[in-house]
Amino acid sequence: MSDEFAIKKVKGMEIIDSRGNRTIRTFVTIEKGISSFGDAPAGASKGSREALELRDSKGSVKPAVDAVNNYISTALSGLDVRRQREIDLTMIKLDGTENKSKLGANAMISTSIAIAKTAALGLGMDIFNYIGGGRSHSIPIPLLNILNGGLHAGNSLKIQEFLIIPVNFDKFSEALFAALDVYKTLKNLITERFGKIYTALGDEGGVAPPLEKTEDALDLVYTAIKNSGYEDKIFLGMDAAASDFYVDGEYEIDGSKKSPDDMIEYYANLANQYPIIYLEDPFDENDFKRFSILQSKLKNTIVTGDDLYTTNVKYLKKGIEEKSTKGVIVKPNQIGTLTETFQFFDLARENSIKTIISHRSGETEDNFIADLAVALNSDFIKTGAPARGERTSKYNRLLEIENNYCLEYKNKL
Ligand SMILES: O=C(O)[C@@H](CO)OP(=O)(O)O
Ligand SMILES: [Mg+2]
Repeated sequence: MSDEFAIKKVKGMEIIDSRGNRTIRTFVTIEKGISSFGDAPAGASKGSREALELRDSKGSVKPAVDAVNNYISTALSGLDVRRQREIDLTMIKLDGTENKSKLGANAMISTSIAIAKTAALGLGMDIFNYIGGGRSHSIPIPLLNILNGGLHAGNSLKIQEFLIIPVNFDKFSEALFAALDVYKTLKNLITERFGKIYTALGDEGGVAPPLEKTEDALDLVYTAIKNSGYEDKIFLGMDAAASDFYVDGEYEIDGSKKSPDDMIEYYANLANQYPIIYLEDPFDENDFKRFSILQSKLKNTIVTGDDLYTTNVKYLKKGIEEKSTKGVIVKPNQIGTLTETFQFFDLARENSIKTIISHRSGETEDNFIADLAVALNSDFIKTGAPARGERTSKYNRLLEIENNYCLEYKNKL
């Protein structure tokens, strides 16, 4: 009976992602004849401490595909697919490096996800149910990136993401559909102000109008929220991805150079003018201290670390000691296995830190992170604008889960 769940085959192949780059999809097949896959997403504004993806100089991920087909497949052959932890630890040992540079984090995370999905399918369970069991009871609040800047867009905005956060709703579907209204209102505002040509989209499906100053972008998004009638229900957030505009000890933003201390005032001033309840990576990824100064100053804002922690417990421990942030981004491909992702998530939870399961700017239509977020009762999920297939696949999966199960949608602030 248990042989049915033994891994028969692990096979990688190249596919394409939402930015038109190559990435890896890995299939796992068990003796029972059941098979599923996992895809590796890819970032543009990566943290320097992220686990390494294997890619050659021409952009091909064949080295990762080779790692799956030549090494991972042999090591995992015959193991019980339901033993996620044992399988992940086997891959970690086989890799043997600090940053997954031998097998590649892309080879490993696509395999790790495929293992979980195949096990769930083999057991006839929903993926979130398989991972979370009876403990899963809530749908995460989405952080929707509806206006793009930084490395994800062709405009001059330095802040990478302008997020809307539909907090005060009784159901996920109501929250999401309200966010759609705001997204459409924003597009109309841009058409009126700049002309239709400027409703072209950035990498995550948000609009990317020809703005230069942070305040102008916040103003536009806040106007869209107000014009849609959701001022008391939908709030604002930003992912600065500040390492990307930190040059020689200064931040180059809004046409001027600001010192790290100037930036504290800069954000405090914005939070005074707008209802900013979420602020990700406001400083360079090495400046744990200023994260904590800003967090203690902005009582009503969840300051969050993404590049700061790169889903790695080692750096989260430092952040906890220094009280750097009230929130953490959780990206499975930053660390390379689901088991390590769970460890990171648990450490955050034990310390009452808000969790945000997140996509990457380069995505595929794999909607695994929607199930992952529900499985773990994550507080939030960040998965782009409510448009374009690679983002809607996650939102649609969450709608499906809400429709089929009795899960709650709660204000997690
Ligand atoms: O900075 C981020 O949070 C992510 C996703 O939005 O961007 P990237 O995948 O390019 O690192
Ligand atoms: Mg980020």
